[in-house]
Amino acid sequence: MTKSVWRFAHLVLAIFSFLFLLIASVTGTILAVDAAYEKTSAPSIENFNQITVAQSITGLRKVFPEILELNIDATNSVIAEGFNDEGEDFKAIVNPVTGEILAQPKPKSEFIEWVTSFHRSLFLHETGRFIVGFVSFLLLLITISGTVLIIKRQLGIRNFFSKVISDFSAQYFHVVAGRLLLIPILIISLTGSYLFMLRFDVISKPELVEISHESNSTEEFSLEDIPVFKETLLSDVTKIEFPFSDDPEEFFRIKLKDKEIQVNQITGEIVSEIIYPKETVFETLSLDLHTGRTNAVWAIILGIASLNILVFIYTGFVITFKRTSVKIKNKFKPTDAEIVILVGSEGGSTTYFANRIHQQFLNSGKKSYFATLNEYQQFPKASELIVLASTYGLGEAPSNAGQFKKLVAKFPQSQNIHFSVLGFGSTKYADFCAFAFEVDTMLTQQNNFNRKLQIHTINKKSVAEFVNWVNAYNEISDIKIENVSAIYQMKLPKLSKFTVLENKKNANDSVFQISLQTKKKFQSGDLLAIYPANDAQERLYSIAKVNGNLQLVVKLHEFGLGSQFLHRLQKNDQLKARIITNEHFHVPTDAKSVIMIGNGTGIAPFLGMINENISHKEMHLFVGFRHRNETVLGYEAFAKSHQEKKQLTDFTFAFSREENPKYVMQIIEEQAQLIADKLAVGAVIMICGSLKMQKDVEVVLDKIVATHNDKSLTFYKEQNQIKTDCY
Ligand SMILES: Cc1cc2nc3c(=O)[nH]c(=O)nc-3n(C[C@H](O)[C@H](O)[C@H](O)COP(=O)(O)O)c2cc1C
Repeated sequence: MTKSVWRFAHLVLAIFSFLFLLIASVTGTILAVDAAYEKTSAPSIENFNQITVAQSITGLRKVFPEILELNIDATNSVIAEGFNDEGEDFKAIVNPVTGEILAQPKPKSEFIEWVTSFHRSLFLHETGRFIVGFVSFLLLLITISGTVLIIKRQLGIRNFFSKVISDFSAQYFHVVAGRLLLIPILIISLTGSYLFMLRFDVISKPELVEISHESNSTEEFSLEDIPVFKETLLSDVTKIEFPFSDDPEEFFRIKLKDKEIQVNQITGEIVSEIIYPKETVFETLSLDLHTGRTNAVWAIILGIASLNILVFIYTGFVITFKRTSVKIKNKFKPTDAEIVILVGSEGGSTTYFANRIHQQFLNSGKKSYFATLNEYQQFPKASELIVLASTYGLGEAPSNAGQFKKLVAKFPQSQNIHFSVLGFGSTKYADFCAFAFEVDTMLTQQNNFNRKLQIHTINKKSVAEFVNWVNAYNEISDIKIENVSAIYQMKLPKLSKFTVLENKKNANDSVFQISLQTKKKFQSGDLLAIYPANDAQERLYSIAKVNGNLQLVVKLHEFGLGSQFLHRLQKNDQLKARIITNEHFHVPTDAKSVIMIGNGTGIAPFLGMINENISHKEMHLFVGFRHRNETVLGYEAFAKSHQEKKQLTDFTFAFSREENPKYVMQIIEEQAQLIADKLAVGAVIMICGSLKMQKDVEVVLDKIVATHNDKSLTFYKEQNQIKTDCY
């Protein structure tokens, strides 16, 4: 059976039984503690295991001539019953040799009675007993499937107890505790199932047969000399019934663990015998093992194991949640897709990263299709394939990617496809990202497949390494992926409340400006993530801090979910969102001068940076717009007033749809000398706006620094003097 089938069985069983297991493990823990307490608090008798029946019977008869019955319970307490000298009933825990009364037998407390009843039958009588018994059986199956999963995970039974390498704490505890408590849990479930099967006649106990022995001895023995009494240890006995009178027809009846015997009190002969069937012996053994009543240490182990079932339930569900939290959703058919993202993942984290890219492609209008590697097929319109694959076992495929090799051979693609492979793994394993390398090599060998990017590897889901890949991808791709690490953090974001202070719209302009109030700390250049569809899909906006409030400049798009949502907001409305710290786009405190370049709504963070520039840092602002409309006139007024306050050194706006059309690149060319000089003395250039503008501006900047400073733009990028936030 493959691992995924075992895992599925393990999960389904756990889901079906989890509520009952929860009850059974809580009550079981209480009962185990009670059993350990009973066992340790029972009066102890010196050398109990060496006392013979002969010693006990004669000793007790001396003190209690009218003793009728002796019971030895699971804690080895000896309870004598009969009549005392005054002819009254008595019942007491006694020393089995001296007859000293040690204590009065105490009934179980009401609470323990209640817990026992709940544990055994959920207060549902026979139905409850059936359910509990059946759940015991399910627990047995869960334990078996769990053991198989551990063996598979540890790559063989020989490594069962080798070090566990794990991805996150819930997984680690699940595996480590599973290994440690395997035996006790197996015993709990096995004995519980056995008792259940006996009770409901799945296993039937044979009728007891009494075998009578011929009596032919005339020899008489005193009690202490009867051979069978001398040979039998009290610790093997559960009950002794004394004869009522001296009549030779009245016998001693002794129940042992494996049989019952009747003994003639005069001749000492065994008159009859009932040998218990093995089912009864196993039943007692099962009860002892299941309850821990005979051994305090075992009772404590059972308690720990029982309590741990709760831990298993919790960690098991955390693991499952992680694995399944990302649902693969598609808007386009595989046959229509331009970009295909295929994932190989076992624990779900690689799927999470893949989904993040998929959503961004969809948001930027690309026909992206997202599937597992096992769903590889014909993609007749695809021009790009991105594979994100984790590695398991000895460099093997995760369970949703095992068929990939076969499928690649089965479905040749007839058009050109550019591929990139991203491997997820852990350097703790010798075969680091081996499966991803295999996929990469395999794709290289396929007809019509061209490499877009060298394979990248990600160790232990490192977001920073993932962002490195994003940056490398963005360098050579027309479509851009967000490179802000906070977007890829797997923890579910905590949202905060924001109140709308103002939503400034202009009748003949699709750009609007929103001010929000928040208690959260932030800086200009950070991002605001909003959730317009109330699901996990977020939209990001660059933010400015203006007079302590958060300000967004947004362009309304006809089909833009995010911009439509923001456009509808009115004064005093509240929305849930989160701030993503975007450190790489903050104004560096040590930079003496800043050159801000942008287009359209890309001006947003700059407005905040200028407004916050109370230290009068040298700041130059170059922005391109289409029209010199009311909104832009507002920016102009803002820029002028801040120039007067010395918070802005100078500014130039370019208009592409007015008379003498101009793009921002042209202003940059005109300012070549200033830019080159400032860069040479450590200025920082910040670019915000469209990706197309970023690309064009970078070409111009590259030329400028090559001509004036004899350097490449990459040089300044490496010095962290070029900061971008484009979309
Ligand atoms: C049982 C097990 C075996 C693994 N074997 C390898 C391996 O051979 N090579 C490797 O690079 N990573 C190995 N890893 C690490 C995973 O590939 C890595 O944690 C990956 O990020 C998991 O991605 P997923 O959550 O999408 O499955 C293993 C992890 C586990 C839990």
